[in-house]
Amino acid sequence: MPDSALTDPAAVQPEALAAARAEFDAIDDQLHDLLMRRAGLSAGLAAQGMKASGASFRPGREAMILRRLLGRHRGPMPRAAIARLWREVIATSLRQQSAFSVAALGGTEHLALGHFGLDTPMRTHATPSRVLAALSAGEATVAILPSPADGEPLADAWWASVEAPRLQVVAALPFLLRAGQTLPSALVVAGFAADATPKDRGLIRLERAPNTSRGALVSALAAAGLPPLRVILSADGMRGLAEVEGLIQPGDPRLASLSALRPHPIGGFAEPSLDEPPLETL
Ligand SMILES: O=C(O)C(=O)C[C@]1(C(=O)O)C=C[C@@H](O)C=C1
Repeated sequence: MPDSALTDPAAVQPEALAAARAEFDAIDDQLHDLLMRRAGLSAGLAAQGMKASGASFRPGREAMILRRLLGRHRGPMPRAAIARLWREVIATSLRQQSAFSVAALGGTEHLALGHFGLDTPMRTHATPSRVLAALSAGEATVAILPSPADGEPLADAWWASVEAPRLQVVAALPFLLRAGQTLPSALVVAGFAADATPKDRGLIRLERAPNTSRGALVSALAAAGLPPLRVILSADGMRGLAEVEGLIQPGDPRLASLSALRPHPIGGFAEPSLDEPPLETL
């Protein structure tokens, strides 16, 4: 090789590029082999009947897969890209196992597709009650609704009337919160309970006597051993929603001392991950 080839980037580029492309191709083949193997494993579970009768969607297990991968992630690829790729892989796997479709409130489509995959059948509806009616009628496997917000009008406060435990919250979107985002943007409602993970949030609906302050609700919850991470109130002030650590079952003994507030668990979700910058960039 002439000396100039070592110093002139234009002269070495074709060989280096060809070598890199050969490596890209080899990596892509390996990735493709692994994706085909993963899809076969997923389809095999369904074929063995292990995913019958609505047992396909396991939001807690999905959260743990993403937590594990994000925890071991290193290097220049953004964590958001890892989360997006695996959401597509998992959602595709889920649809291989059984029919899966989404009823979403208009405006939440991007969150629904980002989580459940671009090819997931989705219908949007104009009001939360229509979304929940579509879920109840079996027109969709899950419903996507905006996260509850303090003081929202009753027509928007779907959580105040959701018929739990028949329908309950099972997941929160997006799983990877953007930098600066502290709360999920939407919640997923389904006709089954979420499976527990080591870090979950439970939602408890409360009925508030007219003169009970928000502070009194917080104190009552804390005294019951359920210190809330957040309490929101409906616009009429009559319903409250407490977010607490861990999934809460209807028979949880801690609810007994709150009976005056008619506590009603409405499900919960795996705590989302934060999109933190990588610790090291070596
Ligand atoms: O772990 C399971 O139960 C699976 O069926 C696998 C899998 C996946 O592809 O990762 C698919 C669907 C579930 O929602 C969770 C995970």
